[in-house]
Amino acid sequence: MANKLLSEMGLPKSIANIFAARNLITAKDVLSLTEFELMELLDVDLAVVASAVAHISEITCPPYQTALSLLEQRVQNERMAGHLPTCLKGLDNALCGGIPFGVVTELVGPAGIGKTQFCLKLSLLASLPSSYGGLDGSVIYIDTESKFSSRRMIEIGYNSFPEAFHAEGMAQEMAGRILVLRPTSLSEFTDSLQKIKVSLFQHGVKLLIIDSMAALLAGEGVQGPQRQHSLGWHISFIKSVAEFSRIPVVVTNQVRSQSRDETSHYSFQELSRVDRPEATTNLDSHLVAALGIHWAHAVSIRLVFESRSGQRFIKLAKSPLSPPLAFPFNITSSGISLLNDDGVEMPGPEIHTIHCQGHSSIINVGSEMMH
Ligand SMILES: Nc1ncnc2c1ncn2[C@@H]1O[C@H](COP(=O)(O)OP(=O)(O)OP(=O)(O)O)[C@@H](O)[C@H]1O
Repeated sequence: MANKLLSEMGLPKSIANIFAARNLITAKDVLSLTEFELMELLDVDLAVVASAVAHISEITCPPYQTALSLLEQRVQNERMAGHLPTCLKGLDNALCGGIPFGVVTELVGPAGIGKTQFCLKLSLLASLPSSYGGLDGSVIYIDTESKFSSRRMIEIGYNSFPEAFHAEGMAQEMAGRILVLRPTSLSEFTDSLQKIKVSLFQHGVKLLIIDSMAALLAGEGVQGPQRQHSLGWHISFIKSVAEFSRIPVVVTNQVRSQSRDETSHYSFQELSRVDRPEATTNLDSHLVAALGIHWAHAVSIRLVFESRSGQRFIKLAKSPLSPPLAFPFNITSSGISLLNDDGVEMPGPEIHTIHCQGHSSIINVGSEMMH
């Protein structure tokens, strides 16, 4: 502020020229002198000096704020730090409105359980015009496994929001707002992330989805804890993008089988039957979230997707506010829908375990993954 140039302050030309002639260039040069010193140096009378100093001070000092304007700003920030409703009533109630802005939400579960279906619906909701209850924004969808299907997304759109989708050109307009990136390696993913901070503002992005993180490392040939270590920068960056841009960031994560004696080892791939002969009968008996402890702590909300005796559930496994509830769901042409909105309260460690379809055995993502 003090280094602001006098020449850019809109002072009357006569006094601006005198300042320049006496080599007074910045606000600091003038405000460091007393009015008397300025009168002497500039050879002008007190009224001219006082008026110039008042003008320079006003421009240089940050404007004051009233208590009322601070209060209004706070209300505005809270509104902006809101939620993206999932349109699944029970889940939205439990999450106090939906997927929160400004934090990372993780969807974790076995392959084929419905994480991508959930992400497609969220993408639609973020891009839907506000008159239909959406956020009227763009979406950046980082699709690391080439699972994103625009055809499926449009199908969900037509069935979930028929009014909006039958409006002429709406389907095309919404599909045009969803920017799909398909990095094929960790370094391409790193590049995409670095470009995102700029794109967020250029494109009015209201939702960032990464589906999935773990898949990127699977092909890198890095082993065990090293894999998690090489993701350290990405994890911090993704968290900072959420905080800085105040948008919801949703990341999917698979669970994989793992033997009981290796609970500290987070693997991205199933151990082969040749490597672990005992796993042949117990292949999916012990699964862990693939990205490890550092990741677990970066996540504010975790939704566990699981299947028990053929019934799928979404479990609210981690949330600063919400009760530990499990919601049975199915997937139809209109995407994910809950079978009841009340959910089943699940106190204790059961909320953190992930049951696998067709398997009676369970996995436990561990107490360190809980909060
Ligand atoms: N048009 C549809 N109608 C009904 N169900 C569908 C439809 N399309 C997909 N599904 C369901 O969605 C499931 C796939 O879900 P999804 O692709 O979201 O899995 P995922 O959890 O993302 O798996 P991965 O970790 O492998 O990416 C299918 O098994 C099927 O049950």
